[in-house]
Amino acid sequence: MSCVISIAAVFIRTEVMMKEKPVYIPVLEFLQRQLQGTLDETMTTHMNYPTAISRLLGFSIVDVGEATATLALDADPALHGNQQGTVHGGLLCELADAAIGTAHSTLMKKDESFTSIDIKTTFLRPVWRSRLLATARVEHRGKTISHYRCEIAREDGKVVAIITSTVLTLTGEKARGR
Ligand SMILES: CC(C)(COP(=O)(O)OP(=O)(O)OC[C@H]1O[C@@H](n2cnc3c(N)ncnc32)[C@H](O)[C@@H]1OP(=O)(O)O)[C@@H](O)C(=O)NCCC(=O)NCCSC(=O)Cc1ccccc1
Repeated sequence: MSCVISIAAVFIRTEVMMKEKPVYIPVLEFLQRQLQGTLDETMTTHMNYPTAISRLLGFSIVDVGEATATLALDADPALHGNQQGTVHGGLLCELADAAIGTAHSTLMKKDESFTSIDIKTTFLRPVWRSRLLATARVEHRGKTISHYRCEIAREDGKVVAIITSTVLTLTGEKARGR
């Protein structure tokens, strides 16, 4: 009797372990599945999405492809305002950085990571209450250094900021823990 129970227990445990075994998928597939709602709970990738900072600030990915991403934010001076009552420029810069980071992460192999090494934001128009779309695209894709451009548009379609950023791809030991 106890032998039957223990065989059954081993069978159930093995089944659970098999079900829970994480299946690695590339970052781009992970993000696309997350968007489409087809991400299985066993599927994993080597970067964290949604990122903690995006959750905190209310950014969401609305489109993603190879080296490109669009993030949305419902900007509101009541939440994101500066002393003048417009949306703070630093938030727009952060939104663009998140879009660029998402775009570049789609190129990362399992042993690779990346870090931004500069970012420049040009503010063209003020923002009050509006849904913003930040679209990032790679301009030049190097083995180690890549250059990105991002445009942020208001819901009236007008571009409010243009951002350029350089991103460094890290491999092997340099990618460990980051
Ligand atoms: C004003 C200027 C910088 C230069 O303009 P100019 O060369 O003279 O050019 P122009 O006059 O052609 O205007 C261009 C466009 O702008 C529009 N517009 C301008 N004024 C108004 C208005 N009053 N209301 C509505 N729209 C206005 C204007 O209609 C036009 O758009 P359109 O073609 O008609 O559709 C403009 O580019 C701008 O506002 N950029 C955004 C700057 C920004 O938001 N920065 C981030 C926040 S700062 C921050 O958070 C940092 C901080 C840190 C620490 C503490 C505190 C703060």
